Amino acid sequence: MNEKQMAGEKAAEFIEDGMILGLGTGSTVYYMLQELGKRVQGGLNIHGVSTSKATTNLAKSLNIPLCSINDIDGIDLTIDGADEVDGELNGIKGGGGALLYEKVVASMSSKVIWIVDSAKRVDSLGRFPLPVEVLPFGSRYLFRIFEKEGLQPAFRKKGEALFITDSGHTIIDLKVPRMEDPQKTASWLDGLTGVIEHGLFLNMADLLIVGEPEGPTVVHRK
Ligand SMILES: O=C[C@H](O)[C@H](O)[C@H](O)COP(=O)(O)O
Repeated sequence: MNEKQMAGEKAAEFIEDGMILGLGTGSTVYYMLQELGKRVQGGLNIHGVSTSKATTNLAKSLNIPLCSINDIDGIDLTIDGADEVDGELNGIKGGGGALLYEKVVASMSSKVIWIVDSAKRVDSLGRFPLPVEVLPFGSRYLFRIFEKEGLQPAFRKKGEALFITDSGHTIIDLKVPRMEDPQKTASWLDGLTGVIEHGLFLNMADLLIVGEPEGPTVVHRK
């Protein structure tokens, strides 16, 4: 079994009957959804809140019941992937472009579990390019600011065209190697007009499940 599958299937064990579940996005979440689909078929009663069009389509194909985020007051548990995770369970997300909805769903959740393969664990964040979701209007100006800061910005592309998120924004990926103070970087980005959201997810994950050659490891936030 591959590491992503191992982590995804282990996370499904944390799902209980009656839960409102945040459903993350990506190739690791794919495996969790397969497992969840089987349990729903077996009688498990849950409602999912999707974080992307891709997850909505997959959940529907597996007959996983979905509800609208604006019809609920909170989410019991969210299971999502991550692009890299440090020892404090801070991470970078958004490699698939779903960071905005993922962060909204995570912030409404009583518990957040991330599922990753072992290659995603890092000592300090910054190896993975940091996605910044921006308003297309004025995005060139933001691009210049990032350039001046030496962050090697790149507009994310889909083929020849700009990548457009589910909420109609564009993404600028930044290189922030050896990020010394992720909170400082996050606060700086939060303060820039035109930045809709960024992929630094700090103090959000409660549990990390890592697929490893000898089996899944469960890591709790300190
Ligand atoms: O925008 C995408 C999400 O943040 C994903 O959860 C993240 O990119 C990890 O995806 P994967 O499990 O495919 O590596």
